[in-house]
Amino acid sequence: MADGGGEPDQLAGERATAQFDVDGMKVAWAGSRHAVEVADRMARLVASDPVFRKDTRTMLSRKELFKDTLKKAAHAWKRIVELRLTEEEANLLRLYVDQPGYVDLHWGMFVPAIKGQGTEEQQKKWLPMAYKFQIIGCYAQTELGHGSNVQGLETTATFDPSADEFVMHSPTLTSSKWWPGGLGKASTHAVVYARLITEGKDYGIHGFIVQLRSLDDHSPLPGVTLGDIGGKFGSGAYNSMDNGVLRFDHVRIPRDQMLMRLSQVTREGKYVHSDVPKQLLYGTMVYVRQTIVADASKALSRAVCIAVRYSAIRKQFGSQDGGPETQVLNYKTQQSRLFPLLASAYAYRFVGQWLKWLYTDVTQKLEAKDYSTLPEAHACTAGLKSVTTSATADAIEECRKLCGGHGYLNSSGLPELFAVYVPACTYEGDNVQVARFLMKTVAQVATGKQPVGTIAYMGNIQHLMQCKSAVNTAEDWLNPAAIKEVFEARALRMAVNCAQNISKAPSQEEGFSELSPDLLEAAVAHVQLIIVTKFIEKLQEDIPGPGVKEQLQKLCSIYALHLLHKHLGDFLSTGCITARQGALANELLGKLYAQVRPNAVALVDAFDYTDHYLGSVLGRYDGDVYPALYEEAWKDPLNETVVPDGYQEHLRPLLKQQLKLSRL
Ligand SMILES: CCCCCCCC/C=C\CCCCCCCCCCCCCC(=O)SCCNC(=O)CCNC(=O)[C@H](O)C(C)(C)COP(=O)(O)OP(=O)(O)OC[C@H]1O[C@@H](n2cnc3c(N)ncnc32)[C@H](O)[C@@H]1OP(=O)(O)O
Ligand SMILES: Cc1cc2nc3c(=O)[nH]c(=O)nc-3n(C[C@H](O)[C@H](O)[C@H](O)COP(=O)(O)OP(=O)(O)OC[C@H]3O[C@@H](n4cnc5c(N)ncnc54)[C@H](O)[C@@H]3O)c2cc1C
Repeated sequence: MADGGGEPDQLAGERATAQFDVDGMKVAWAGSRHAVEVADRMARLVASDPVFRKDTRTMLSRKELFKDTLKKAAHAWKRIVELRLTEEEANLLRLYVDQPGYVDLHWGMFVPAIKGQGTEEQQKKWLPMAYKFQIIGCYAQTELGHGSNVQGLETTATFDPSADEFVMHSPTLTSSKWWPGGLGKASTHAVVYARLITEGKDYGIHGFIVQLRSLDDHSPLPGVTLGDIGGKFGSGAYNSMDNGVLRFDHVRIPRDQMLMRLSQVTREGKYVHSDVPKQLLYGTMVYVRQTIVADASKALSRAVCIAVRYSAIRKQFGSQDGGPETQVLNYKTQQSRLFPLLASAYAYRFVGQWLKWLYTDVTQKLEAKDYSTLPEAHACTAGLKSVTTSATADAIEECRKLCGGHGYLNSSGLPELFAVYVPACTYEGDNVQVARFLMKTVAQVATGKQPVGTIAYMGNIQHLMQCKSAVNTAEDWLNPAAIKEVFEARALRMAVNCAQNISKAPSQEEGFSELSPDLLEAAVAHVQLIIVTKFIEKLQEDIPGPGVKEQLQKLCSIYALHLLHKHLGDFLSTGCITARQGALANELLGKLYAQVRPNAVALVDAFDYTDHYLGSVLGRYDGDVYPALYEEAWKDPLNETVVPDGYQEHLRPLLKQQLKLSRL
């Protein structure tokens, strides 16, 4: 036992109470036995390599942090090449290095943009260089004046037929590219989104591959102004990324650097649009949004892992007669705040796995020129991205609060995790673009069209508009069909209400604008239904391992019922449930929390995170929290000297002056 009441054995005791096979749960979480093995191997590879240390990251200056990121990225690449890692392994290695940097945008957006929007010839030319890191690319879309409204971008790409070139130009201050990750200092190239102008006509936004820096000495090419946009929220965190500013002063690029899969400009300057839908211009965003949903479960599970383990260690109050105090995890309030987040981590993990499948399926269909599932993929990725990121950001902050004062220390890992995560709510858009898709579906259902995929439930309109939940006891809520029915009815009724109200407006656009808060709520209800449904569907699979499925069933019920409790107003006002049924759901939640309690630590162990990746003294696997906290404090630069710098100039004179005054 550690000095001062810390009890590392506490977690061993917690692990002994688990009622399921943790290895089986690791497989369910990771997706397969193979995925567990690869993740484990990559996590350990990173944790054992001193170059990937990150424990002093929050104490580094911006310049030191950026240099450290360059070092880590180069070292990671060296290891990837030396060990001949597969793409799956390399991506996991990138994940466990756990430091945002230019490689994220290079692999996550630059390469996918060329793959999705480049012709075969363009892919052949550019991808091999990108794959070997002979060039580094970023995704330069957002400008100082416009982010969400991509059609409002101002950068121009004017075709000059006399030279067979495009002239890239930033006509105004607000047209400066602003935010792209990797642009500020690292990238040599960018996919730049600009207004295509040819034969005097503006054809709107298109993508262009533009070289920005010399491949010899990394200096900006003539006419290109480049820099970092400045420090960002929090210490460490996203400051490792060189989000940048870029201006063009009539920079010329060859015509064949326009990404021409969707549309082309001929040698003569004719604009030709192919049969590929123009929405594919936004395809890179669909790709990256599905990775962002997968990342939500990782960030959330990290925070929950820290909060659950620490809550099992931390003791406060509980004994009137000087006996042992109570683990804070035993408090019902702690459970009711923490266990829904634990359940959400699993829910997002499974919906993320499904979304990856959906994306792969859509991509295969697109290759076969079947564009029918694109709108649904767009709606699902945009909607899930928006809902899971904002819930995860809130959840990380909640986990920080659940760790009390120590959660506020950088060494808890939670402040940095929050700061690094929170921009995910903003980048790739914070609007739930699914609302327009829902309104279209409602209109189509009215004409008798049968919707498919995640909106198939809307075809059951006759039943869902009138059904009343049959739940009569708290345990009735354990039935997935009962849960699904009320979530479907709520989502459909909210969407239909919006559609009816829009139809009363003077115009559809005015209706949309006026009702946008309601549309947002309807969209959130639809997205929550998708998450609940995908969790329920996961439980219909064969899930091996004693007790694993049972635990997941409990977590699925907790996920759905805590949403029902939180959004009770929606369920009541749409008449899907009665107040009594709402109370029964809450009653069941309390029982489920008690059942999860003995399994809580094992359920976070199943995430299989190394201490390195968690980066938290509170979330240590061995639970030896207090000595680690104590030791960590001494590493702070303030403790390098016993008497602080500044004492002679500022403290001593003050103290002496006060002493003199008191003697007067
Ligand atoms: C160390 C070495 C490692 C080696 C590793 C090797 C392997 C690595 C492998 C993988 C690594 C992966 C790494 C991933 C890391 C990811 C990190 C991410 C970091 C952060 C990135 C952040 C980047 C950005 O932020 S980029 C900028 C994003 N910008 C936005 O999101 C803008 C948001 N705005 C919108 O989305 C707009 O609403 C808009 C653009 C859609 C609006 O445009 P509009 O006005 O033209 O559109 P409408 O709303 O009118 O819609 C028209 C029409 O189009 C449909 N639509 C809209 N969007 C889409 C879409 N995306 N797809 C399909 N269809 C779309 C819409 O529904 C309308 O349809 P209609 O039928 O109604 O006409
Ligand atoms: C850390 C980080 C990394 C980024 N990386 C990149 C990158 O690599 N490449 C790149 O091109 N960009 C990048 N971005 C930019 C990012 O994509 C944009 O910030 C994002 O799309 C939001 O746009 P905005 O900043 O213009 O916000 P705004 O659109 O100005 O949003 C401000 C507010 O207005 C609201 N709003 C906007 N439009 C509407 C509407 N139609 N209806 C209702 N409300 C609305 C928003 O919801 C928000 O509340 C990054 C941003 C961040 C923070």
